[in-house]
Amino acid sequence: MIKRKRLGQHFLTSNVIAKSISLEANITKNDIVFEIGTGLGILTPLLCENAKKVISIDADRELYEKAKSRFSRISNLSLEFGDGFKQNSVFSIFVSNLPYSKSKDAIEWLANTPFSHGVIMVQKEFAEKLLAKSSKNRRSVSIIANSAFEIEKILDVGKQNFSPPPKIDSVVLKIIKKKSLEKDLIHVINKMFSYRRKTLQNIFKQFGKETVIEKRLDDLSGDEIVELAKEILKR
Ligand SMILES: C[S@@+](CC[C@H](N)C(=O)[O-])C[C@H]1O[C@@H](n2cnc3c(N)ncnc32)[C@H](O)[C@@H]1O
Repeated sequence: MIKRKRLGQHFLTSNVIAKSISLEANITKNDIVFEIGTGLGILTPLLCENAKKVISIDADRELYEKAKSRFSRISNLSLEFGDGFKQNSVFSIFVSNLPYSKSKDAIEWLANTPFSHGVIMVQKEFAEKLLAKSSKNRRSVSIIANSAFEIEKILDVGKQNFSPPPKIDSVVLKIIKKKSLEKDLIHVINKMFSYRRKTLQNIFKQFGKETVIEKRLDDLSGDEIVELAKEILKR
């Protein structure tokens, strides 16, 4: 039970939704697909249908072993055991029904990793942060995600489509990589948001830097915030 919670193990039970996710991923014979969280494997064989290769990893050894015996005949599937966010696999498409507690880490990791596009399932509240239009509802992860990806909402997924059901509904998002963000830049954006209520003059001071800008983060567009973060890093 503890492991289940820690690893965010709510398994998708709807084959229809799994099929939609795999179709949305637009996989071709040139693609290497990386899936974090094999789970019980509802998505994995679907991803293999059109891919050159699928690498699917789970941090739960039991699930990894089960998938190994269940999918032993799929020749373009490489199953791995471990932490997917610590892998250096090269891939073109990312697909994951993300463990919820890892959503922010996953976005930061993806923002820093080269790939073409992906389909991810996240908790509804987290999706709302990524898709937030008003600056009040933005978080640092919204700025990081929108700078790195085009984000499109694909599907609402009710909690009844999982076993065991989570407390909150989910959303499937398509993310198309626009550019990669350096880890240092991500760190500075996060730190700037920890001083969110301060003026930029004061935020710059926290980094030992100076600016004449008196606005606050909520007065700026995402692009402007990223540019200021770059300025902080530069000087
Ligand atoms: C929400 S479940 C999704 C499982 C399956 N893809 C599905 O749709 O039913 C998340 C899965 O990610 C695995 N997991 C959690 N943290 C992980 C990590 N850091 N690296 C790899 N897998 C992880 C869990 O063990 C679990 O199987």
